[in-house]
Amino acid sequence: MSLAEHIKTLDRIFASARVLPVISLRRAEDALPLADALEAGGVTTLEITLRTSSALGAIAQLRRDRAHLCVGAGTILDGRQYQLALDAGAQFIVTPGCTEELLTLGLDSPVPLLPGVATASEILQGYRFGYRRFKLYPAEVCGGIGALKSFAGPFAGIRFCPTGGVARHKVPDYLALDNVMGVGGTWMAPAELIAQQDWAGITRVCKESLAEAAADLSR
Ligand SMILES: O=C(O)C(=O)C[C@H](O)[C@H](O)COP(=O)(O)O
Repeated sequence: MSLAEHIKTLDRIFASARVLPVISLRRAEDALPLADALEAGGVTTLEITLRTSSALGAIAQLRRDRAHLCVGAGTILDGRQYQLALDAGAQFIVTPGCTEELLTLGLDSPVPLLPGVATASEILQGYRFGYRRFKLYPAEVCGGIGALKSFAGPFAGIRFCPTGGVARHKVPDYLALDNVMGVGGTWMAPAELIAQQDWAGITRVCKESLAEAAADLSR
């Protein structure tokens, strides 16, 4: 698939998922109930980070047993993890930063890569390869809303998914920016609620977050 097709796919994903839950899953058995809780809250796209040993199995299980969901893999650090995520069935790949290795793999990838950037120079590194969609990471630390407003000048046509340290109450302000396609974060599936298997609590947080995001769109 070409980068142009990847951009279209990412735009389609984020058009229907303005908020992207970033999930760190400790227990493999939590994958299905967590996904069901997210879905009951209106979330059908999620990113599972390869920070835990359960991640790849969870991606594979969700692709098999919840095939209607859109499941991406996050915290991909190198080519080996990229391939493992593809083998597990990940439908998009997210990286916290960009290296030549990852950017090259994304060119010839069956699913889109959303490379992480934190600076103008990193955006240009990806731009040279043809990338036009990026994760801004760690969003709050690298300038947040102010940085995104500044990037809108020189980088017309480039859109971001800010992630990292974004507090829930700030999400509508991020979504109000034209160069923000979506916002990612752990707030919709907080580690404490997963640890307590508080699935109803996660459903409630998702419903509230989606309502806040939708209210922003109608502003
Ligand atoms: O390493 C990666 O590729 C990641 O996926 C990092 C996560 O996107 C952020 O850590 C989000 O977490 P919060 O800051 O709790 O919302």
